[in-house]
Amino acid sequence: MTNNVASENRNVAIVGPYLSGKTALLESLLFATGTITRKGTAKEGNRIGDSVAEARDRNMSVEINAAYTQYGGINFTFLDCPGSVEFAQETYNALMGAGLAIVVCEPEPLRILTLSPLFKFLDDWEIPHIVFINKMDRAFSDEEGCNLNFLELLNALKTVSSRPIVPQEYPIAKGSELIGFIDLVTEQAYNYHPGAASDPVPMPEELKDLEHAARQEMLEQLSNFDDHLLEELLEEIEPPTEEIVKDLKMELGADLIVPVFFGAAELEYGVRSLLDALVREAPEPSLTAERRGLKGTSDIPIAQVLKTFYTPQGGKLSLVRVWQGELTEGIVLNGIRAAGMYRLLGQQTQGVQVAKTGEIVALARMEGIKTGDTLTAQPDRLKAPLPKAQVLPPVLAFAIAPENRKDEVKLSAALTKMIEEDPSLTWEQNTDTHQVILWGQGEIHLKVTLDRLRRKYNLPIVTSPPQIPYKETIRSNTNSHGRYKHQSGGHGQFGDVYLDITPLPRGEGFNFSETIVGGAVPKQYIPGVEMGVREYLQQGPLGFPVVDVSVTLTNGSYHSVDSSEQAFKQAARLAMQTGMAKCNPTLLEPIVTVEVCAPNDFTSQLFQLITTRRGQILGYEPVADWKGWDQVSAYLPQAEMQDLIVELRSLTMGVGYFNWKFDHLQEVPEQLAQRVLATVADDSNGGGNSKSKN
Ligand SMILES: Nc1nc2c(ncn2[C@@H]2O[C@H](COP(=O)(O)OP(=O)(O)OP(=O)(O)O)[C@@H](O)[C@H]2O)c(=O)[nH]1
Repeated sequence: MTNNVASENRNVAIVGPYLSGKTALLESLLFATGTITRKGTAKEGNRIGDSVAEARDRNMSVEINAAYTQYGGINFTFLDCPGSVEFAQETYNALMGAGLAIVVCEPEPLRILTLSPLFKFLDDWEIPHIVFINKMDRAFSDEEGCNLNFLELLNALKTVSSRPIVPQEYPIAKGSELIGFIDLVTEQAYNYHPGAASDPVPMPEELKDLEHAARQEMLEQLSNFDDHLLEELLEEIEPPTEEIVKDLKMELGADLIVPVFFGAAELEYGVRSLLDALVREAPEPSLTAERRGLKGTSDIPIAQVLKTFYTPQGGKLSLVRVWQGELTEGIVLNGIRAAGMYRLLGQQTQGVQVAKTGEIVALARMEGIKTGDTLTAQPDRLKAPLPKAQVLPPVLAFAIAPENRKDEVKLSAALTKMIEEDPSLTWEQNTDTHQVILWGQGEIHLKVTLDRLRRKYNLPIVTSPPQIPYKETIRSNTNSHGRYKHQSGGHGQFGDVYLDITPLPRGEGFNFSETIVGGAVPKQYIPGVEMGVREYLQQGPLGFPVVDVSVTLTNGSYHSVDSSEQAFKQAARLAMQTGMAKCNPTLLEPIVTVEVCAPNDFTSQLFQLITTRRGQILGYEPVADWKGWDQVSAYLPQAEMQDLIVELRSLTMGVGYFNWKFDHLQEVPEQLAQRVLATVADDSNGGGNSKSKN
């Protein structure tokens, strides 16, 4: 790793859809800056950004990788973020500290829609961003396709960006092959060379008109925010290069425009020109700090945790962005002393004494500190913590258990650490089904979590589908008698009760009362009756917890020697057992409200998705502040929610998502109830248990 000799710092998050080539771009950037002397490949999984075993196994990034390098007198920290929507939380957490984002996408106009959620996040937080269209080596299928495809791509980008799209380069192709580019700022043409810098060449005659039109469009976009440039354009005065660069830098820094670059990361096409643009145009760290409400006038050290790692040896590293002031070795932040401070290059660490504003470094052993936390040397002088990325709602669950039952305590300790690393993961012990439920963002997300439990914490896990927390209730009332009489040796046991059992309206829960007259059941035994009723209701005639029932103790009798609270409890249980079976028991299922969001081209498919899952549409409306997106609200049985996200993503090119929360219980339709009860009976007889090992 290079030493810090440059005086300015920039940090750049590399983001974009799944497999668009972010890790490949990082590898080429590091090669071009001389930080690495040999490039790894995606196939061999030996690139700087492939360092995690779970990522290598799946040929995809599953967490942020930080890489420090220098170029053109600037210290850069790049954050290579995962592209899969299942790891979006990592990306959003990283973006909260980024001064600039490079959005890497593929040259496929039809897939540009997959950028939409990312652009929304960048726009909402006003994070300056540029686009790098990667894999341009395979963008053009024929000679004609070259210009057409590039312009089509730009048009597609315009549909997902609320900021103007401003190309800074124009492609040069020979047949179907991309051979170079024209820099629209300087109007200089270049030929690409795989693995090396591009050569300046004369501008191809046949591209002059197209280049001129593209440049004119770029200048017009810039002039929307610069009156001086507008005057020059109106008077047909050629603006000086410095003025164009100044505008590009200012307008990018203010998040007014989205400049567009392109290339082929694996061949290093366009990588050096991208680096040069970053040196020229990437905003100073103070600009993003100001946007977060930090004025830059104070030098109290303030940093924010973008990621928490637990190393395989159990050590904790908090990746922080320095927002203000500087961090020095051994600094105490939020009352905790950093046990070490490091720059990262994938898995490699390099100790540093000082980290300045804008740098991203890892702090060791910041116990009790979580991802998103704001750290400061003077907590009493911090006006407000920095905003955190919102935590994504859980959408898919596995029921999990350690292969070895004695590891249950170890499992909860490991899960606590993993949730510190990744807030989009949650777990709960369901009080009805007694299962441990692990919630996450999708199947791969959950499987990666299970891999980590096995690898890092030596905790092999068995999984099964989560059980639905069904309940039951009754549809009619009865009066039931229960008598408990038991004689064993000394004095006996005697309790005798009459109970009125009545259904309650949905959502009322449970109610116990008594109308005893003349001490038929003495006062001191009544709590025993209630206890017996409550215990019985934990598992009703259908085998599920009973709700929405009222029980009234109306009469009974006692024995002056043999009666006890315990005997009345047993009598109440007996009365419930015989009475409840006569009350038309019925199965209830949890119904959740879901708010499903997707581009409005898919709205009618969303309706279908919900109704085929026994859902009830409550309405739909455009999503506020998100042009072209709809939100459909519905009631959905929780039993139908289990793989909703899988189908929703496959319907909507991966961009659809939903929020949900429990709403109410509802009777299960008769035929379905029979099937549920048959499955439960089968399970309790040892059949139908679909457990799998991980
Ligand atoms: N043709 C071509 N393929 C590329 C280029 N860059 C990357 N690829 C391929 O695209 C695939 C994905 O590349 P990665 O760099 O792993 O993509 P990524 O965006 O980091 O992936 P995630 O982080 O998992 O979303 C790999 O098979 C690469 O070899 C390129 O410039 N041209």
